[in-house]
Amino acid sequence: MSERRFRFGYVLASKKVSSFIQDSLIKHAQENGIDLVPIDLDKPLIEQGPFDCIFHKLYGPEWRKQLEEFALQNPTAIIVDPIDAIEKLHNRLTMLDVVNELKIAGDNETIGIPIQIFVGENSESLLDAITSQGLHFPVIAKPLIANGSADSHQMSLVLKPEGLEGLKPPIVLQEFVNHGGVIFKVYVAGEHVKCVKRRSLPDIPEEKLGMLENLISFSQISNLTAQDQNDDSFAELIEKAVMPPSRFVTDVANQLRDALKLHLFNFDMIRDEKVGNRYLVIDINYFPGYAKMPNYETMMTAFFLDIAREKLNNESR
Ligand SMILES: O=P(O)(O)O[C@@H]1[C@@H](OP(=O)(O)O)[C@H](OP(=O)(O)O)[C@H](O)[C@H](OP(=O)(O)O)[C@H]1OP(=O)(O)O
Ligand SMILES: Nc1ncnc2c1ncn2[C@@H]1O[C@H](COP(=O)(O)OP(=O)(O)O)[C@@H](O)[C@H]1O
Ligand SMILES: [Mg+2]
Ligand SMILES: [Mg+2]
Repeated sequence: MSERRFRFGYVLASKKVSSFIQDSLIKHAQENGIDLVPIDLDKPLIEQGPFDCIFHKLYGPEWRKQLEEFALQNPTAIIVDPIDAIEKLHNRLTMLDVVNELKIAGDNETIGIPIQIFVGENSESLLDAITSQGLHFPVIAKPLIANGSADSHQMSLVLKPEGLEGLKPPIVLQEFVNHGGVIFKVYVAGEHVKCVKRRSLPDIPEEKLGMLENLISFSQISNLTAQDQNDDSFAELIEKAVMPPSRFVTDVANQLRDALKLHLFNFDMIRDEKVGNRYLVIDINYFPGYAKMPNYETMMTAFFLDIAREKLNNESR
């Protein structure tokens, strides 16, 4: 593979281009035989090739049509990832379905999701639904649609039944699980997996519930600015949190990758404070902010090389 060069076309929002397509990534990939080429959406895709691989975070009927046409004419090229598979992550209710199918063999750890229910525009008697499903306060209200818009990240922590009045369906109501104020974000790029710790919402002790407001709104808590993250008490909390066993993380990541049929995603995982070896997946994101990981160029280039090998295999079939 040493003298062969590979052309990887990409389509990403301009914000994502600035964060992900850094000079350091372009250079590292180039040194390993991979040329990263921006695709111009104002021209037909088919005229911009050849591409060995196309990676993208874009949806909509026009782009779907272009990709389908390209795939038909270039059957050995690799599309990372199929739009249908990506779109399954746009619904917060169904995005976590696959987690219940995972079979984690082994020691002590278990994986699952928090209890959750769907609340539509015409849902009546929310409180009855909550009680019948065994949901306990506090709960988190999440917009049903997770399509990357600012609104889709707007969450509410509902601490008491009175707080339900302020919600705007369609939403998913998910039980809030105390987890020590730290989440584990697991970044997956094909077979490459990296787990990092991030700040989360603090635990809510049962005896404090009565003293709090009915409803608290928040957005992208794990993504706070570097300054916020440097806050001493949070830094200490994160530092002290014990990582989940890496064998367990890799097993969950590999099985999720196969079940979702996606190469590029991350998932947010929390550890139940009450049952210390029980982990819950609460969110899965397509093409997340890989550049936040130190040395992301190495992991991404290793992934690109795996795809290049797969492309060569396709050609020789
Ligand atoms: O921009 P970044 O680097 O913060 O990445 C966002 C992700 O942050 P993370 O890497 O998990 O810390 C972010 O993850 P969270 O939902 O915050 O867990 C999303 O993946 C977000 O994409 P979208 O807005 O849902 O389409 C990602 O945003 P886009 O870059 O895709 O707009
Ligand atoms: N069930 C839950 N229990 C406790 N904390 C949660 C739960 N769900 C979400 N959170 C907290 O809220 C944050 C945002 O929720 P998430 O589903 O990850 O939405 P987003 O897609 O905007 O990242 C999480 O990073 C975590 O800190
Ligand atoms: Mg999240
Ligand atoms: Mg998300």
